[in-house]
Amino acid sequence: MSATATATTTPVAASANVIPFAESAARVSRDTRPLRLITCGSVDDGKSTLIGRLLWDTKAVKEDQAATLARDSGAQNDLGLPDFALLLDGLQAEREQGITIDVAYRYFSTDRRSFIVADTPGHEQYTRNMVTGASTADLAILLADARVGLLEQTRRHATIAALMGIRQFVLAVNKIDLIGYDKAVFEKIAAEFREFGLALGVRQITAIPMSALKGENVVLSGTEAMPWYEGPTLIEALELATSRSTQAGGFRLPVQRVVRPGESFRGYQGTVSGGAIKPGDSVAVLPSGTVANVKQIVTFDLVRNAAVAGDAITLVLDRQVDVARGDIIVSIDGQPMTGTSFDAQLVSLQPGGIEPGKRYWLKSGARRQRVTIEPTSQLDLSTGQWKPHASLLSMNAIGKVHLSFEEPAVFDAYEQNRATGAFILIDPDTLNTVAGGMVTAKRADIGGIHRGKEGEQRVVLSLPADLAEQLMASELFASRRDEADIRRLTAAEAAEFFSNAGSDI
Ligand SMILES: Nc1nc2c(ncn2[C@@H]2O[C@H](COP(=O)(O)OP(=O)(O)OP(=O)(O)O)[C@@H](O)[C@H]2O)c(=O)[nH]1
Repeated sequence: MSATATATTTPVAASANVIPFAESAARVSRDTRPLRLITCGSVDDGKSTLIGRLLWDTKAVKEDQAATLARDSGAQNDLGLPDFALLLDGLQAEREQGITIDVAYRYFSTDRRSFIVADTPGHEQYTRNMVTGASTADLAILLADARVGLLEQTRRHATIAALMGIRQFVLAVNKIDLIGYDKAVFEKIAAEFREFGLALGVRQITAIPMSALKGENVVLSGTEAMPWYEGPTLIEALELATSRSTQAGGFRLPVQRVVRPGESFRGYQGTVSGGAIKPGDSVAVLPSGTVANVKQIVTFDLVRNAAVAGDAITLVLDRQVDVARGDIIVSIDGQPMTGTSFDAQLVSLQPGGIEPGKRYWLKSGARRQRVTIEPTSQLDLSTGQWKPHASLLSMNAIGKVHLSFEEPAVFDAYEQNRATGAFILIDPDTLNTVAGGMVTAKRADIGGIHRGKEGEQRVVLSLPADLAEQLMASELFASRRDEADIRRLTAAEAAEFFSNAGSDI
């Protein structure tokens, strides 16, 4: 648990209608920060019904909505229950077309915690919305219809959620009422998903048998119908989950705007996307690597003595430095990766797919850079294995790729920072967003080895300083050390050097 969370050890007080699932859970320290979640799964698995149920049973539904629901759903289902999916109001189009068409955010809370849920559509062509919802979520509720088990679309959504950094999953085995509350079927689906989750590196999986329609094991207990199930209800699992902290890690300010209202004032505006800062702290401007100290932090009309992730600020530095929109101001300790070559994973979102070797625009925060993509493997959704793959990544494919930039780029690994680790790709011809991606690592820019001037025997390595340090320290290089000169450059200098070095590289 993060230091910012409020830890309590109060026993679970049985709030109205909620039955604690186990005494042991009562002793777990709780994270009381709001939890962001997404629901995903295939069409008709019951997502809308489940969210409707959550809102209804946690009393998030206002009286006027309740009246409308009772009127609209009148004879709509055989059990004589209201159609909870209709609670997802505002989605008139869904009711007309029979599909959910965008990401809708809902808010609900219990005595212990508040929740923000993104309802993302199940149709394959809306994977893009799923990516949007997943990028901010702490936990994914994955629905599976108990009658059909895990479908390819369910696996695809689980994979995207895992790629987007979600590490907590609830597998909601829904419509269990339609298979006579069969324990064996539930256990089979749960085991199959756990195995799939392991391949994705996800270990925190809570499988819950439920009937969203009847409200069993959602907020209210389902013990009467499923005495064999001893785990948590959905709401109990959600109350126990952890929110991710954006304040951990180094300070990051992607610069959205440079303001110069007068000669004496120059400020850099943006929203802090990681860490914290205070006046006097040393910062570096990337990709140039210029160092300065923070003189002032200004918000709207106040001068502040600190700023943390999520704050929109104007930063004033103690000296004139060259900062442009798209640069990132970072803490000196724990800097992001700077380089021209990165590994990433991406989800292709356009019918045309992603073409190897084609130049795209990559957009991350306020930065937009030219990039070429080289796919290296593609995920086989039926097995969870990566298959070597060197050609086009077609629509909805999930692939591992190399990114090559013409200018130095700055990223965190997505695991470390979702804002500075994520990007979208834009097709320069159509201006469509063709992929969403996450950076996983920097690739060594070892393209920087070249011969010195003619006649010189020694190898000159002109490398960004961090890489030069690593190389000097490595075993691999130890025996060759006196054959080479190492020049430590800033990443920008190194890139410039090599773009001028031409065919020597
Ligand atoms: N018997 C039973 N029916 C359910 C349950 N949950 C949902 N349903 C029914 O299944 C159908 C589909 O439910 P929805 O909530 O609309 O499914 P969805 O996944 O949101 O579908 P899309 O919005 O099209 O992606 C509806 O007729 C629901 O009443 C359940 O637990 N038991």
